[in-house]
Amino acid sequence: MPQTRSVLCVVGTRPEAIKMAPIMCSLKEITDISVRLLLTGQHRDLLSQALASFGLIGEANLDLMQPNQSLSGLSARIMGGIDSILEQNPPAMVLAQGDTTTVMATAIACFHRQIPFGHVEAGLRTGNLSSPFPEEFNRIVASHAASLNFAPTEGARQALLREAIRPETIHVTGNTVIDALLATAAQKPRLSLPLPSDQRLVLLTMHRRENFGRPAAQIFDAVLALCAAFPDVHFLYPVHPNPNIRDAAHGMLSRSPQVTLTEPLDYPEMVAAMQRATLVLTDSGGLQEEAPALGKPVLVMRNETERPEAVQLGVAKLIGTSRRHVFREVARLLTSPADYAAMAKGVSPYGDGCAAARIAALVANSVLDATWPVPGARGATPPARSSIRLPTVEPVPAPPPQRPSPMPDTVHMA
Ligand SMILES: CC(=O)N[C@@H]1[C@@H](OP(=O)(O)OP(=O)(O)OC[C@H]2O[C@@H](n3ccc(=O)[nH]c3=O)[C@H](O)[C@@H]2O)O[C@H](CO)[C@@H](O)[C@@H]1O
Repeated sequence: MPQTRSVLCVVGTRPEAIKMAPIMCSLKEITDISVRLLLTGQHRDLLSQALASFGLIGEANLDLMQPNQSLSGLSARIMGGIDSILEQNPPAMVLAQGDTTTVMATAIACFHRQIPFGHVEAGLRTGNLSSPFPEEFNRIVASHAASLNFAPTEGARQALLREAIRPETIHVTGNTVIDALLATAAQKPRLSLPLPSDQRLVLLTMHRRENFGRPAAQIFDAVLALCAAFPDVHFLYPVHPNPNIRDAAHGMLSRSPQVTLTEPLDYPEMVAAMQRATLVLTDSGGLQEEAPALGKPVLVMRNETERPEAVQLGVAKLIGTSRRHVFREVARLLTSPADYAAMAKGVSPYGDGCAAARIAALVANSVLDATWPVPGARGATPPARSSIRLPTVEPVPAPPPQRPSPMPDTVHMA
């Protein structure tokens, strides 16, 4: 009789929840595995909203955020909190997604306890430790600690190989955000906001630390200039709660009748917004992956990206953050049908909606010592589209209280 083995998924922020949800769903279909969900609460409100969108309940929440805490303080608290859980109820494997301090601290805690760690979305790199900071460093630590690296693309696999990560740990699976997106889009989500139906919609998001201050002011200035030049265009901007962005956004944009500023949207509403939009203007990683899959051009307000595939395919473009560039590139897509059509191809380099099924099979093979075929791998039957049905989550006991050189496949802006 096979023994049930547990897999602990650790999640700290909104995108981690969105990208982990399909994996939890797929794992739950494997009866010999029990799925546990631990929250670190790194982004408290946004995390709760994203979990609710997928019907996930974190049974234990380390809730470690404190005002003005240092990165080292946060790392130490996360590591201590997770270590207690690993000690009390050791899982067969731990999974974490992305590049936050949650992921880095989880990877180190697993390494110290010699518990297998699987890194979801492995191999994203800018090649610049200062940008994104501290995420680029977090990614490198996670890759080295992982016994399974789930690379979303072949480019990510190559980036891991260049760092001498053992090839047998690396599996190209696609990105689970495409699973979440396609499953959510299939449910035909509605946009409940009152938006003018006779205007073209530009979906705007911005949250990155590098864009606080002057870049944000330049971008908002460009938005106002675009509103003046294109009276038939409306901007929808779900504003990130970080006060560095929120205050500037409301201060500069709230008086324009062509801009709708909202609280962050829940995921189905966000998918509906992407579907309704003519184009997406963003500095988000997730939106760079999602919008091309819906056939929407993405203008990326950064100078470099660790997601070069969409840029190389021509469905995303790095435009920097200057007022002049943002205005010019948005105006080009609004006025030139040929330029628009060249970007609105409806192709995604980030997956086919089956990444979670592949990851679940690889995890099962590892923790159950099985050799099941990995869906979609050479010779295996391609899986059905992943389902949005989500697992019942097993409670995780709360821990005791704590005392108080650019790479060849990295794209840079020309
Ligand atoms: C340094 C860096 O590159 N880090 C990235 C960053 O991820 P990001 O840039 O993708 O983060 P966001 O833009 O906040 O989230 C995006 C998701 O949220 C949905 N969304 C958005 C607005 C809204 O109102 N409602 C929503 O539902 C949206 O559709 C999408 O799925 O952190 C992750 C680890 O936390 C990393 O792994 C990831 O590399």
